[in-house]
Amino acid sequence: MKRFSKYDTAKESKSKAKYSKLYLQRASCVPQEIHQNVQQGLTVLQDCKCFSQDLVQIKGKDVLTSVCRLLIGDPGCTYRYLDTRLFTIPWPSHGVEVKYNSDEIGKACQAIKDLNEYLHVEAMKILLDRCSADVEEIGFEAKTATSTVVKNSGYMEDRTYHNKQSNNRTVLKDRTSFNVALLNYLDPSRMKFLKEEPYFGMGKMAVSWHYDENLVERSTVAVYNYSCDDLIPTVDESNKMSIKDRDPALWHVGIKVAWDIATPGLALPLESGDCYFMLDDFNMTHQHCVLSGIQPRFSSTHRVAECSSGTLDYIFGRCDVAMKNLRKDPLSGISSLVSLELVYVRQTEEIHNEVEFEWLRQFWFQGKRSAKASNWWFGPMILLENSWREMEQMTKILLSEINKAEWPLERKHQVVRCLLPFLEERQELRKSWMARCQSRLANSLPVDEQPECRPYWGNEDLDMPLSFDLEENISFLRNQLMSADGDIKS
Ligand SMILES: O=C(O)CCC(=O)C(=O)O
Ligand SMILES: [Fe+2]
Repeated sequence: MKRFSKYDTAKESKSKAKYSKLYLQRASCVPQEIHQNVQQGLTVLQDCKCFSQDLVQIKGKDVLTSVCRLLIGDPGCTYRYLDTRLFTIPWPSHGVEVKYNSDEIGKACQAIKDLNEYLHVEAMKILLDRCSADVEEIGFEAKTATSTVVKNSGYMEDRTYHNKQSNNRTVLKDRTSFNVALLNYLDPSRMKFLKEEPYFGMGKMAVSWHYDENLVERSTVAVYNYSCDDLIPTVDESNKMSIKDRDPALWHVGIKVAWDIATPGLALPLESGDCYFMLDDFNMTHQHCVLSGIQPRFSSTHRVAECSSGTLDYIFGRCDVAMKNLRKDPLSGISSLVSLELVYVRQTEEIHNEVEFEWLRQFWFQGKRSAKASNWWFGPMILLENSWREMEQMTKILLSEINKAEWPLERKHQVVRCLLPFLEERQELRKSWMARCQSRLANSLPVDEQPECRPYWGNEDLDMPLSFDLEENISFLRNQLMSADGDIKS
């Protein structure tokens, strides 16, 4: 018995209904110019070695993705998945200067941006089309059910209808305004160990079953598929035997209903240039995977990343907030804290951890890989590191304030209890990032992609306000809480 159906054989209406929010657009409907520029762009990016495997975390374990990836998108935007923050290579944008390592790379980024715009327009059309079909259906039902409704209220109804339509349009526009494109590349002939699809016997997977993370709710994901057909190697017989329901030479996207392996999955065959759209809540109700064909294959996956805390503007804004509590005497140059109120202490220490672990360590963990396309991110990273160093100074000032004797005990305990968890978290996270940077997998990466444990400094580095290892500061704080009078000094 078949455990899954090919998309084009899924004729039963039940199956169709379950997958109705998956939309396929065949290559022949996509403008030739898009194919040409995108395919050339992807090849250039691959030739320039801009793609790399991500060293992500799954259930606390380090895992190297089978596919090589590259994020292109709005300048300063990031996309977070599997505990990894990817940083966009900016596509050309008004008012932002981007120096690409070559004109070819710049052209490739422009091609991805043009594809992005095309997919946005197409996604809007598909969704609006469906909306009006729904409205017609509902309108028809309403008319037949309530044929005696008041007749002279037509004007109001019309206005409400138009308002609703334009609200609807705005909502749909937001949910299809892709701000990032996550590009994938895999050459199966160079990747011998691909996992078998476990539930339906669909064969080798390039990407395992998953939901896409970090997206604006109900936003569309649009995917362009480019499989390089010019190279057609012979099919490995053993592989051919293992999958009866799909052509093992072709790439497919696999689809299943979430939390359900009883409903047959779907393997949708993709030809070069085909696009597919995961519409509305599809990504919440379904999982997808990528089933490997035999040729090398690229995909460009366009998403609306939920980036309320994921842009450079955001994190610079946070640093500014933290910095408001730092005062420097213009004459002596001595720094002090403006306020020792708990809200300010908490805010500063929280921002300190955020900039260190969500930005600096995430970025340097990926080595210098972003520099293969452009050195755009290095400037902002230096600025963030400078702000972070000021925050190290702020923590140091706070610790020395706590060390002063003149505090009422209860007040001192309050501040200590406020600060301690942030330092404990910082210590733990520094240890785990350090371990990740030194892992066997990390060391197996090409030299220019190897993780850098940054910021890192030795005790002899007198420029740094505090040491990298916070053990002593943490014991000092714990002792403060244990001592009856609160002012024991070691
Ligand atoms: O390559 C594809 O078709 C989809 C890839 C995917 O699911 C992903 O990158 O999240
Ligand atoms: Fe995905």
